[in-house]
Formats: sequence, C-alpha cells, structure tokens
Amino acid sequence: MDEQGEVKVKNPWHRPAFIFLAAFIILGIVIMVAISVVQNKPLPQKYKYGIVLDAGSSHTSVFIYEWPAEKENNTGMVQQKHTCNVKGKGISSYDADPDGAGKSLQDCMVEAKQIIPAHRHTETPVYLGATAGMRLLKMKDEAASEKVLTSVEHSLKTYPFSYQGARILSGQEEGAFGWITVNYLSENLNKPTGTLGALDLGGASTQITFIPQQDIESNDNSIDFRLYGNDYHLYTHSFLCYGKDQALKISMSKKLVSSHAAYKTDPIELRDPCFHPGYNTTKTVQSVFNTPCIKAVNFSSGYISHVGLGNWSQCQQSIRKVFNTSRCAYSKCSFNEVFQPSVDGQFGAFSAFFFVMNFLNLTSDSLATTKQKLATYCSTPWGKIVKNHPGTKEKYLSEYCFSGTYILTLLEDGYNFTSENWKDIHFIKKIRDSDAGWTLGYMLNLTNMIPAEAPDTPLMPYGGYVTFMILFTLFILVLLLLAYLYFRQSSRKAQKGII
Ligand SMILES: Nc1ccn([C@@H]2O[C@H](COP(=O)(O)OP(=O)(O)O)[C@@H](O)[C@H]2O)c(=O)n1
Ligand SMILES: [Ca+2]
Repeated sequence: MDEQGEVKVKNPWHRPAFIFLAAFIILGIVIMVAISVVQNKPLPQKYKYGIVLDAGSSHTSVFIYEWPAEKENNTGMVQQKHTCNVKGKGISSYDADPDGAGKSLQDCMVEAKQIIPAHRHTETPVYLGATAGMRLLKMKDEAASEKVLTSVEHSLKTYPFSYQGARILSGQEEGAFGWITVNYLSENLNKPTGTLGALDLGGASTQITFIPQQDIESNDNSIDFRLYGNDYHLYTHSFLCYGKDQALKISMSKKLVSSHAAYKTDPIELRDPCFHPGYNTTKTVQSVFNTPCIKAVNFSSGYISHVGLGNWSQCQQSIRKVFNTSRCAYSKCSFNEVFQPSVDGQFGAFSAFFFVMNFLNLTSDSLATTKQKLATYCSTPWGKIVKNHPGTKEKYLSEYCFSGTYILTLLEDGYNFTSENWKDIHFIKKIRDSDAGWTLGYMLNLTNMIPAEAPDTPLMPYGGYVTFMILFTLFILVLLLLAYLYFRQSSRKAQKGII
C-alpha cells in the first residue's frame, strides 16, 4: 500500500518540458536515421553510354564507355566498359572498295548492341574519328577518302544508337585529346598537381603533347583550354608519316635509293641492319613506295630481296637519316624544322610506344640498358626469334628490332629526351582500366562532360558526411543517456524527500 503513495509523487518525467525535450530528441534521431538511410541506400545505379570508333591507319577499334548518369561532370567518372577490334585493316585500306569499310564495322557494332542495355540505345552517341591513315588517303586521293567516310557513315546509321558523325581528326586534335584522356584518367585536372605529357605512336603519325616551361613560339603548336576552372596552355605536334609503319617505309626507301648497286640487281637487294641476321624475304617495291610519304622512284625490278643484318648501331644510324635536324627557325626544334620546347615533367607513352617496348620487355630500364638489350635483341638470329615467339605473326615479329630502335631514336634524337629524364617516360597501355589514347578525350569534349568551371561540390565529401552523421548520432545518444541518468537521480531524490 506504501507504494500506492508513490504514485502521488510528482514525477519529474511527467513535467511537460521534459516530455517535450525527449520527444524532440527522439524525433531528431528518427529524422537523421531516415536521411542516412535514404542518402546511403544503394540506388540501382543508372549508367549512360557512349561509343567511339578509333579508325587508325592499321586497324579500327570500337570503344564503349560508361558513366553514372548523375556524376557525368566529375573527373574520372567515365570508364571504358568494352573494346572490340574490327577484323582486317584500317578503313583507309578500303580505298578501292569503300563499301567494305562500312561492312567491316558490323561485328563490333552488333557486339555494342548486346553490351549496352536496349533502353539506352537511342540516347547513346556514336562518334567515328579517323587518324593519319585517312589523312594520307585524303592527300593521295580525296574522292576515295570521302567515299570511305560516307561508307562508314551509312553503316553506323543502321544501328539504333545516336549517330554523331564520322570525320578525320587533325593532328593537333589527336594530340590534345590524348593529353586530356591521360590527365582525366589520372585525375590531374581538378587538382593542383602536375599534369602528364602524352606521347602517342601510331602506324602513320606520332604525337607529342605537354605543358612546356617556356613560350610556344609557333601558333600551330599551341592549344589552350579551360577545364574544371583551370587554364591549360599546351604544346602539341603531330608528325605525319612518322608513325612506325610509315617510318619503316621511309627508312627502307632511303636505303634503297642510296645503295646504287640496288638499281642493277633483280630483285633489288636491300641489306638492312634493322632486321635480324638470317631474315630474307621478297617484298614488292610497291609495298614500300605506296605512300604519299615517299617520292616515287624508278627501279630496275618490281621486287626487293630484304636481307637482315642485325646490327643495332648501324640500324640507329640509318634511322637518324629519317629525322632532319639541320635547320631550326626557332629557339629550339625537335626535327624537320618543327618548334619544340624542352620536354618537361612526366610523360605517358602509349599506343605503339607501349606495344613495342612491352613486347621487347624494355618498359622499365635506364636508357643505357635499353640500348644494350635492344642491340642484343637485334643481333639474335631470325630463326631463334621465330622459335621463341610461335604465336606472333612473322610480319610483326620481324619489325620489332626496327620499331624499338625507331622509338629510341625518336625519343632521344627527335624529342630530345636524355638519359636523365628517360625515367620520366612511362610506357603505359591503360590507366585505371581504360586505354590511353585520344578516343576518351574526344568523347568527353563532344559530350561537354568536362566543364570549363569546377562543378559545385557537395557540402561535405561522402566519407566526411557519413563520419559526421555517426558522430552526431553518438553525441545525441550520450546526451539522452545523461539526461536519463540525471532525471532518474532527481526523481529518486524527490521520492526520498517525500518518505
Ligand atoms: N597489339 C598491337 C596493336 C597495334 N600495334 C601497332 O600500333 C600502331 C597503331 O597505329 P594506328 O592504327 O592507331 O595508326 P595511326 O592512325 O594512329 O597512325 C600500328 O603500327 C600497329 O601495328 C601494335 O604494335 N601492337
Ligand atoms: Ca592511333
């Protein structure tokens, strides 16, 4: 019965102010938990897609990119989802059969239809960019180059995607978009860190692009843009005919023209230090001279007997003749009277720079060691090389000694890299699972996915937000606990006072 007396005690929990406070705190917690649950719920991610066809001189590759729909303006959000290599040669080789160029894209475009979800097809942009192979075809036969472009356009329009055009990129665009790609993927663009120079070696042209320390003395080599609120002032140059396949033709043609004996024999004998000893293959004169990169010459025979000597230093001597370094109208030049500031900073060297150096296992040595290893490789008998690489096509296999030596000579004698800054050249294929190359930069630019000004950033970064919510919840729980202890104590005191 005593206890019934307690009921009459004025319990502090029943004071309206305390009830109000408790309800308020509980409401606060409920709201906060609700917000956290909604904000952090793993939403079914909505992806968008884009397709870029890289119509190179040697082959065409189809790149499919994807990005989360809500984050398209953030750096590093676009990723390569899939690539497909078109069977056969590059579109510029279809000059005599333009319809074949369009047809060649079929298999890869059907694959793209299967990979991209059907409900996204109509909004997925498709771009085709052609590079140096088509630049050369345009020089040789403009009508044929137009027919090839029309053929690929007709072909691409038959798919459910949003066709955005097929065109030949300028060398400057190719260089600049390659630079944007590597710096976007490395997330250099919205940070105060340095940028990565871009070195791209193709079959028919090569590009060098970087931010120089000095003024750019020729307008042709200067590109300016504003990305994420930063101004970039780039040096870029594309050397047409200095891709590795055209450079090989130029180099072979120079050897043929300078060896007088060659004119008299049938077939013409070409003793070549850039090919392995024991290599001996008959080629047509046409296969070397069929390019606007070389002046036509009359020979006694239509055939060449291409004989390997495997002498690296003689090979390098012969390749040096491909670069004209005798004249320069600027404070500094690379070669062929082209202005180039001193190379500066770190460089990503991709495409054939990577393929060749990776094949030769020369991606991480000093310049001196690279030369030594390459000399040994070039002097290895052809029979042994073939035996060691049974899976590799002999045409490609036979050219690695030349290509490796060409790369070294281009970088050292052409672009003026030295044994000190050789380590700043990083031979790369991919950055964060996306290929280094011009295609991603091209798409980012055409879809306006790199804003000139930095996009609004959230109040807190995601990690900071979660930490804040957890700490704040804990703080309120502690407050609740303290309040509970306090009121329990004061209610006990009140009880004792009554008794
Ligand atoms: N796996 C591969 C793929 C391409 N390549 C070479 O990389 C070069 C790619 O050039 P490309 O077709 O993009 O030609 P451009 O139009 O860029 O000059 C060609 O010389 C190919 O033979 C290679 O060496 N290994
Ligand atoms: Ca290329």
